[in-house]
Amino acid sequence: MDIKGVKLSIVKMPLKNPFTTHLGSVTEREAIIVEVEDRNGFIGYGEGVAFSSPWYTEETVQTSYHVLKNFLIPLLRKKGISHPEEASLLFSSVRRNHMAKAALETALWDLRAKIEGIPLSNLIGGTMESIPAGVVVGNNLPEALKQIEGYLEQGFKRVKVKISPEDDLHYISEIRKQFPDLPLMADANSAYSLEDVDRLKALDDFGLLMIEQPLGYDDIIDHAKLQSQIKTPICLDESIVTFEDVRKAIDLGSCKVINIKIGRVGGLGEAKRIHDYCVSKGIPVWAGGMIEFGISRAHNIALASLPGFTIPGDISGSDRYWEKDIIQPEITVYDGMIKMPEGPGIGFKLNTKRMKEVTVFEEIFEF
Ligand SMILES: O=C(O)CCC(=O)c1ccccc1C(=O)O
Ligand SMILES: [Mg+2]
Repeated sequence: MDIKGVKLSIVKMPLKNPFTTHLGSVTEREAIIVEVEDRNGFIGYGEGVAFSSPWYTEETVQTSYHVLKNFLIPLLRKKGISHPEEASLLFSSVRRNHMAKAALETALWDLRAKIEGIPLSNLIGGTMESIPAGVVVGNNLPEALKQIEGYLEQGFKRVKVKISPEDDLHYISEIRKQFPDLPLMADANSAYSLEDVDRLKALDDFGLLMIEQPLGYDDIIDHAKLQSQIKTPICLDESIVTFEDVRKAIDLGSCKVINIKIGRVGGLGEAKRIHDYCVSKGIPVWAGGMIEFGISRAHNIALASLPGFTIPGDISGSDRYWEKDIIQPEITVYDGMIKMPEGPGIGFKLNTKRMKEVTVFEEIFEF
């Protein structure tokens, strides 16, 4: 790949409504948009999904920027690659910093697909023509009930709620009363410990599709102990940051489902390896979300076209969080489904007018 340069833009946009977990609220989103251009004028897009503060993982927008600017982009400039599959080896001299790596690596995948003139989903082996949309609702009960009703009218296939010991059994039982057959799952973002096993056992009565990351964000041992005591399948999110984590978690019986986030695992190549391994082990996977803009969503859509993504992910339309997204066309959900885009690469263009409105900083690195 004959790369001419890389452009990094930091964008900032308020959410339509705050997104709240027991860890705090997100009211405004910053992200890094990566553009990698080759000498034939093809441009690949990536999105750095670290948040402004390290509440979900240890990375932030500023640490990602630092790692991209001072380590990853110089490595790419110095050594080059002939296929995005080589990126993870190229970046292996940098420990962790997965969201920074994924931002650049996904841009290289998009660029590669555009050079080949095919959709990114085809390049990675995707087989689905459309994918089911799923959505996450807030934990204010009256609001959540109203939101769920609206999303069901739009055909959404699955709803996720955020729970914590302060806000679980009553909240879930009220939702279940009104929506007895709703495919429902709950995400705890590490709000519990093994001492809460009775509360977590009580959740078994509500027929949840799964409970996501109930225990420590870096734990796979206690999750295995918990899974042996509850019926609800455990899905791991935060604990899975590498292929090796997946192998060990499945081996220990720490989970029955895995949430794959491209940023959390360091790129599309690693995400695909994890997918392939989970398929071989009979572990269903789904695509997680990061309250992201359209570029990252588009990469998630391509990823979720792989055959092992048998559970609707946290993939909703651009209008879930944004007044106006940075891509065109925007991502839309029709009858609960998102159609695979047909153009080359991620199949969405940057909306340059919107980018101008929301960019707070940009820098170009010539090769
Ligand atoms: O709608 C989305 O983008 C996903 C929402 C979500 O649950 C989430 C959002 C930000 C950080 C972590 C998580 C999570 O899956 O734990
Ligand atoms: Mg989660």
